Amino acid sequence: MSDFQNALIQIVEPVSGLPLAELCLAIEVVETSTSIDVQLVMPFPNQGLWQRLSAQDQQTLEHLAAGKTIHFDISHDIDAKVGERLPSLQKVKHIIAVSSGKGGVGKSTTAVNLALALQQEGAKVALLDADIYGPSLPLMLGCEGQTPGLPDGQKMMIPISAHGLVVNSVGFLVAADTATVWRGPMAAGVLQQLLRDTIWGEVDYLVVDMPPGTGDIQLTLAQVVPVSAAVIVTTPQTIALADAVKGIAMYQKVDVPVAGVIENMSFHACTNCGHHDYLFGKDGGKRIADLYDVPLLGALPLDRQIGDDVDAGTPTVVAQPDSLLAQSYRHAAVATAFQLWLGNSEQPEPVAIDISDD
Ligand SMILES: Nc1ncnc2c1ncn2[C@@H]1O[C@H](COP(=O)(O)OP(=O)(O)OP(=O)(O)O)[C@@H](O)[C@H]1O
Repeated sequence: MSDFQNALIQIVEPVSGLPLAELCLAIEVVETSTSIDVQLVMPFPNQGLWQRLSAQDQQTLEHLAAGKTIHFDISHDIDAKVGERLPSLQKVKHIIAVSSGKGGVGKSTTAVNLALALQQEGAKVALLDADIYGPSLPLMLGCEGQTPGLPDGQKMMIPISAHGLVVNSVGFLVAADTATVWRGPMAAGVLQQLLRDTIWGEVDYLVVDMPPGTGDIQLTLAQVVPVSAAVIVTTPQTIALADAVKGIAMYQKVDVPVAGVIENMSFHACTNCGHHDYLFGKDGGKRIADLYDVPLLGALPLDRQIGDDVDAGTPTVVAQPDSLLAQSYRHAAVATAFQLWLGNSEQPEPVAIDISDD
């Protein structure tokens, strides 16, 4: 094994904290006189791995490559499926419920950016707007006014395609003021229908934007949707944190694992000097995560760009893919995917390393 190959397998994947030798399902390195092609098969999508490596790790590999071009080709193989309960979900590997105890904390904004970030990491992603009383995904994804296709004589809907995501929402089906008068069981029925009667197809992650709160409707929905894990979105204010606690407790009650917490509007970075102002308190999300022994998956700033981008129908990870904000969403997306893998796998498979020299 060359020094390059030896260094490569010892590199610690930054999101999981595990060395590539432990994490990867397969590593193949093909060295020619001018290039080194590294092919990694990972148990979750991770196409931004090279950008996330520390400068030191990148320099070490570049130094050992001795002038050869390094090329990373990262694919993933997720060994999971939601279950047989609904035929429409048979090819869906994971369902992620994005939830918040309190309204207005940025749950939908986080859900769309998280879904798009998973897609940018290489996953096939669908998005279901379960926020029956206040569907906002059509607006946030710039596809308001569209209607899912309904082939003649069929009852299965062809979902909307937006920024590469497969999307369905009650917002595509009824006028905005119709849903607000539905009673709880009716709302839950509509959600079941969206899940059951949409052609979701082959999908790694179906991200569900849940309604805010932890009342009966949310509890029913958490039971109806075959959720792999929930992601709790909160802001750092005490009131939001108290509600986030209720959200975690609700999922625990229905035996849905909580993948972790995302703190939104965590801080504000001064546009002049970059100083971080913790307007709503510091480390609230982390304290809740620690309390329930779940990870803090990410912390997103209060940033006008985030709000402007979703208002314009092109969320930040698509509008500004190279920005620090997009990187933060992608980090949170990979951290979520890693937690789903951890929850699904008893023990990491030993890596198969295939090294070939031309
Ligand atoms: N990090 C952020 N920085 C700036 N603005 C944000 C951020 N996150 C969300 N927003 C803005 O805050 C408002 C509420 O966001 P969003 O609709 O995502 O919240 P929500 O929790 O899903 O609300 P609801 O409870 O109504 O479903 C939106 O105008 C959105 O653009």
